[in-house]
Amino acid sequence: MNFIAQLQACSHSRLCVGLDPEPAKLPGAWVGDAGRIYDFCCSIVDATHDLVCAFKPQIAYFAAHRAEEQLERLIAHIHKVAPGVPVILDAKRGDIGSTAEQYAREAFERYQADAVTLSPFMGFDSVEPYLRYEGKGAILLCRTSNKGGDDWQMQRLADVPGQPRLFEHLAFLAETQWNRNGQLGLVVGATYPGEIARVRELAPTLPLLVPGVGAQGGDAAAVVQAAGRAAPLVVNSSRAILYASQGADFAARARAVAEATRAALS
Ligand SMILES: O=c1ccn([C@@H]2O[C@H](COP(=O)(O)O)[C@@H](O)[C@H]2O)c(=O)[nH]1
Repeated sequence: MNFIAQLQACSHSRLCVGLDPEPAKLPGAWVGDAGRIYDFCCSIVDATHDLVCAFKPQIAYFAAHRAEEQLERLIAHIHKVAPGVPVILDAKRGDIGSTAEQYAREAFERYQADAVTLSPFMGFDSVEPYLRYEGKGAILLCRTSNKGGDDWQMQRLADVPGQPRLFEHLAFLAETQWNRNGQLGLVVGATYPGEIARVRELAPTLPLLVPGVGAQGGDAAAVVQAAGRAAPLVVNSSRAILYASQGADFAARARAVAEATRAALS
């Protein structure tokens, strides 16, 4: 099943568990041991996979610790234990076409991800190579959850009719001429529910990946209200779930937080 169909088929949850493993925060005897990243993430996956609509490993947490091979095995594990649950590789890639071809190959062939996050800053020809992978998703940063997103994303484009803000223009392009094969989605931070509603107006059919509930303080109910229920909504929480406990009960506590977050998003 392709990425968008997988999301559309998920009626029981809007929760995406983010897999951002930091060796210093691993539980018990695993603390500080980058060789245990796979074991830790698999424990979280096994404890939560029936509660989620997606998993989102952030590649930096693996690459920084020379754990890319553990990431490959982790994604294979997710596909095995939760075959209907898509994996969104959070890589935020963005480069010229020839390099983008290699990044796309990395995401979809090496890691076997179902979707990848991209920075659209370099324009459509930096996105297009990912769209050659039939059925795979490409999720573009639109209105990010951090304060610094204001520096670019809230600026108005004087040369475009109506002088939209940059994030608004990107949402329009992604809904229309850029979405050639129906593979695009958008990232909009939970910390900006007003902008989630605006993106939903401009891009009513696109899946939204919404990071920022949990550790960043975004309000789950406000996110659901702003996004509406028509198109897929994938709300990510990473640290609040992963590090609910550093004790022997870490997987059970992660599950409890995931259950509460899923309920808040229903
Ligand atoms: O605008 C964005 C885009 C991506 N992220 C990523 O989501 C998670 C959030 O982690 P929490 O621990 O739940 O805060 C992380 O991987 C970020 O790189 C984002 O936060 N905001």
